[in-house]
Amino acid sequence: MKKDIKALVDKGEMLPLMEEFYTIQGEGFHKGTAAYFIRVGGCDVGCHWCDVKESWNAELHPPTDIDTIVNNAAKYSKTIVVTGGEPLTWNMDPLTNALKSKGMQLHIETSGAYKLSGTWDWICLSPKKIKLPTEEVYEFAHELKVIIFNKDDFKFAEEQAAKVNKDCILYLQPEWSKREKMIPLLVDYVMENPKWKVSLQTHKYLNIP
Ligand SMILES: C[S@@+](CC[C@H](N)C(=O)[O-])C[C@H]1O[C@@H](n2cnc3c(N)ncnc32)[C@H](O)[C@@H]1O
Ligand SMILES: Nc1nc2[nH]cc(C(=O)O)c2c(=O)[nH]1
Ligand code: SF4
Ligand SMILES: [Mg+2]
Repeated sequence: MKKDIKALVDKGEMLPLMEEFYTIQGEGFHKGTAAYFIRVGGCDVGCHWCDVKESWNAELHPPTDIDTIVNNAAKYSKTIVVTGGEPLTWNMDPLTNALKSKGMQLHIETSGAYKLSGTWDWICLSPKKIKLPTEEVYEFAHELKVIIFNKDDFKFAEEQAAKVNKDCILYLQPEWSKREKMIPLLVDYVMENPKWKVSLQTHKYLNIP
């Protein structure tokens, strides 16, 4: 990457853009709501079951200026979901300032593994054992969405639930490839521990992005 472009990416004034698409939020509290997704490349958390591994290498995604991203988004929706990759790899302040100036509702999907930046109306925190969230993000998360790949993940979910703020809504979401095995366990767990709710990746059942 050229030096001048790298400098802009480092400041968050350009971002490696993997894809943008208008769809229905499939997961968590806002599932069923139409939203424009901005998927930013770059993640070094390394979840072995990640469903967008193509996002990991930021070098493969073109550095794109914030104005281009914002003008595209504005054509589609007032509700924007910023995801990745791990969006907090980058400084989200320039992007969210520009989107906010157009009056958009801004949601983020994050592992919380890096410093919280940006201004958000909704923070979905999906913590990962291999790179835990920063202490700060627990206080600001609106929903906690823990992925259940195996039985040990219920224990991890409880540890994470103990750290979030009292208003945070708690979700367990089956890891997609293990859904047949884990959904029955997850259903029993939620009935026994009703502070939790079930989240499914409904977009995958709907065959939409
Ligand atoms: C691809 S990640 C991108 C945002 C951020 N890096 C994160 O992990 O929150 C978006 C959401 O999909 C979830 N996810 C990724 N792969 C999944 C899978 N195989 N099954 C279920 N959920 C998955 C993540 O936990 C996260 O909540
Ligand atoms: N429809 C739809 N809903 C989603 N919610 C979170 C997603 C993500 O990959 O961050 C996602 C996604 O990729 N598609
Ligand atoms: S943190 Fe998110 S994008 Fe990164 S590997 Fe894990 S699920 Fe994938
Ligand atoms: Mg997804």
